[in-house]
Amino acid sequence: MTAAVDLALSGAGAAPALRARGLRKGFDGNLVLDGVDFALAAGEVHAVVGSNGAGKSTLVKLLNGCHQRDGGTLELFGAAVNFSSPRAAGRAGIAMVYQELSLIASMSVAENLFMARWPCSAAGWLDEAALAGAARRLLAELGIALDPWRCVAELSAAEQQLLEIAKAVARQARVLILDEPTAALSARESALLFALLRRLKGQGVAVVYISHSLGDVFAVCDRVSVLRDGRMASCAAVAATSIATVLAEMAGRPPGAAGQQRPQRAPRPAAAPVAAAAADSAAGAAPRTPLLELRNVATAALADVSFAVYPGQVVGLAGLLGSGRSQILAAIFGLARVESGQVLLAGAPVTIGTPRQAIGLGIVLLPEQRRRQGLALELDVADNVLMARHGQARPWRWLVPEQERRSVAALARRLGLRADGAGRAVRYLSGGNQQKVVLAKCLSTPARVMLLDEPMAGIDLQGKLAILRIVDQFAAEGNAVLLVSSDYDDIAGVCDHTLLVRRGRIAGQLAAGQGAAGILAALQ
Ligand SMILES: Nc1ncnc2c1ncn2[C@@H]1O[C@H](COP(=O)(O)OP(=O)(O)OP(=O)(O)O)[C@@H](O)[C@H]1O
Repeated sequence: MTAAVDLALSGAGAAPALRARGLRKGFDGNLVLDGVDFALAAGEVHAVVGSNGAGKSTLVKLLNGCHQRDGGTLELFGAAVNFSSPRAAGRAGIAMVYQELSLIASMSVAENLFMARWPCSAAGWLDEAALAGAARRLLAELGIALDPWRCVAELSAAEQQLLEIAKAVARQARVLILDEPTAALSARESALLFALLRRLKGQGVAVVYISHSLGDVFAVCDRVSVLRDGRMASCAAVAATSIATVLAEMAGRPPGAAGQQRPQRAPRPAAAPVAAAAADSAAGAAPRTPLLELRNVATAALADVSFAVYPGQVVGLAGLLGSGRSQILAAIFGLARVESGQVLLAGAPVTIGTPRQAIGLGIVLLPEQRRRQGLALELDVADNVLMARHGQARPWRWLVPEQERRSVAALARRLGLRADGAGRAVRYLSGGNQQKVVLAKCLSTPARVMLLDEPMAGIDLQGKLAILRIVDQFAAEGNAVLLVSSDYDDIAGVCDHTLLVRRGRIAGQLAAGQGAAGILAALQ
């Protein structure tokens, strides 16, 4: 870190809100953080970036008392501190907002804001007027437009994220640690979060911002620290660096080196069904059948959903949170009951009542909640991946375990999966690497239809580029992909066309080439 940057942001003479020096942490003899320095000024939003497994979560877990450090020092506003637990750090004013939020869905906004510290009347009853008043004041101060009595279950993911941050502020947090706060938010929803962060900065709150989205980092952060292999590779003011420089520092390569560019979409057959049919009949071939087709499908959350995906196509599903995008995948994968309408595979109607049936028919789903839904945490990478493959009733494959293990290793390399130490339980992998294991499971089955729900969330740039290439290649082999993503750049970059989903219905379709801006405009 340069002294000039450090001083300019801290204010001459003022102690930083948080300062770590020489932090060291290892697990089972494996050094994960090695002499890390980090300083956070009051009123600063400071990004911590790095590839999957670089040590970001471990660093912030040392800052908030979740892990105990093996070496180094920590100061809060100039005073040496040691936190034995996140609760102890919370009492000192450090709050961490995880991706899995901690709100109670059945309670109101106000009740969640002041959880277990509700104002009571002299008789010991909840003082609802005082609670609502305090909630209104705090929300107004933070510029959050939420009714204090709305039930949390009704809030969008973005509103829940804002509420979670407001809850930390209500507990007098002076240091906020945010873990991938925009991972599930669209660009419009992220803008609400950025507005809140700017307001908090103005109030002197210091924010640590972990993210894989450098666009977000450059939109809202003051400084960016890059962790690489457990060491602090650089720290710079955002205004004095560039995305290319940060990417190069993350990878430990010179700026502009190969392997950091978004892949170009390879030309695929049949971008549009009509064109395909015309081309087929002109060539004298029988008209081709969609690999996946939905005809007037209705479920508890969907109405009259119809579309077709042809072999070789990647089709995007874009919509705001709660629009029903994931519900469409759920209906196809047997997670939601199809009440009327038809699902057809290669032209034949199918009834899919369970995920097992879907997998048996060659459909695979990468779920949004993949850490919870997709992994056997005590097994290693190879066992997790092979388990998915042998669910396919192909027992002869057991005869070549060594070959299989090699193929898993090749898949892991393709995804840039870092699982240091063979035979390690996936429980101990970083979040992004766990997600790559779930994707490897999907890819190792002989599926022809791949349903992907937010596959890039929590994945570093190299992993993201690898996924885009894999999706492209999977489609080019004559398979079909449905892609749900809140990152419209990803959708625009890899999809042949995009279906717009609104209130459980298909509200329109956009041809390729509209770009992220086109998708956003169509959704508004
Ligand atoms: N409890 C643990 N036991 C053993 N190893 C661990 C543990 N927690 C983390 N690690 C290891 O520490 C390294 C850094 O992991 P960490 O989660 O800090 O990375 P990260 O930068 O946050 O990654 P991601 O972007 O994927 O979330 C990884 O190799 C991980 O496997």
